[in-house]
Amino acid sequence: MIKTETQTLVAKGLVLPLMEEFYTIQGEGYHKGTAAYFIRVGGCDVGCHWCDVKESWNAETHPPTAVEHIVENAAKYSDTIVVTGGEPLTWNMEPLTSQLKAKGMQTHIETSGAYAVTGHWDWFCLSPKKMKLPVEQAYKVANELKVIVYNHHDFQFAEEQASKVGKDCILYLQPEWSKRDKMIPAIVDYVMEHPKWKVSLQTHKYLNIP
Ligand SMILES: C[S@@+](CC[C@H](N)C(=O)[O-])C[C@H]1O[C@@H](n2cnc3c(N)ncnc32)[C@H](O)[C@@H]1O
Ligand SMILES: Nc1nc2[nH]cc(C(=O)O)c2c(=O)[nH]1
Ligand code: SF4
Ligand SMILES: [Mg+2]
Repeated sequence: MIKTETQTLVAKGLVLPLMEEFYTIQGEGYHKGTAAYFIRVGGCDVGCHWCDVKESWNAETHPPTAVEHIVENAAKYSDTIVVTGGEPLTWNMEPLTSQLKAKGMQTHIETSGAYAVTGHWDWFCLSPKKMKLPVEQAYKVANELKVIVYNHHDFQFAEEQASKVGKDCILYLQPEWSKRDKMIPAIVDYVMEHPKWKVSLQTHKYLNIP
């Protein structure tokens, strides 16, 4: 059990359960190929059965960490920061992103959009999940929509989600990793027939980097 004082700081977003941080290449979506420092915040109760980072789900297993320390450290590596998780919008992202912006950093988020949008984002990647759909604000602010394709029904889900984002939002279909051999050919055909979509692959997994 986390003690009360820490819980108060977590509620304000001044302390976050930090799972890991690493400097790597953004593997997915619009910024694929760009060096970035990743901050992975623990805690998620969306429950995707194919989630590739289930160790993130239980916030209690990740050390409560002051955002000043996170920011001070991140600044040493890159001026592009990707905040991911877990589900980062489980927490109040205002203090973390304000402090990153104060140091002149570009703030990117990877989110399911399932909770209230907090924080200041230069790039908002929305990856909606059927089990807990995004809040309305998440559709409004999304710069890219990245739908994971696990089976054929996901193309229909992708179209439903695309009808909710703004007109400048860039649309991606990304194969679920364990189903990639089966779904990549289907995604290729779909994108050629519906060219408003683009393909996104988890290129970091092919490059053998984090
Ligand atoms: C681990 S999630 C963390 C951020 C947030 N909870 C979310 O789902 O957007 C980061 C990205 O990885 C994607 N992802 C997770 N598991 C995946 C898998 N098995 N195959 C392909 N993409 C996956 C998610 O959809 C999301 O775009
Ligand atoms: N290289 C790399 N790129 C990524 N893009 C989104 C990721 C994530 O887990 O949020 C991720 C990740 O885990 N590694
Ligand atoms: S929302 Fe993101 S972190 Fe949570 S279970 Fe789904 S893929 Fe994993
Ligand atoms: Mg990942």
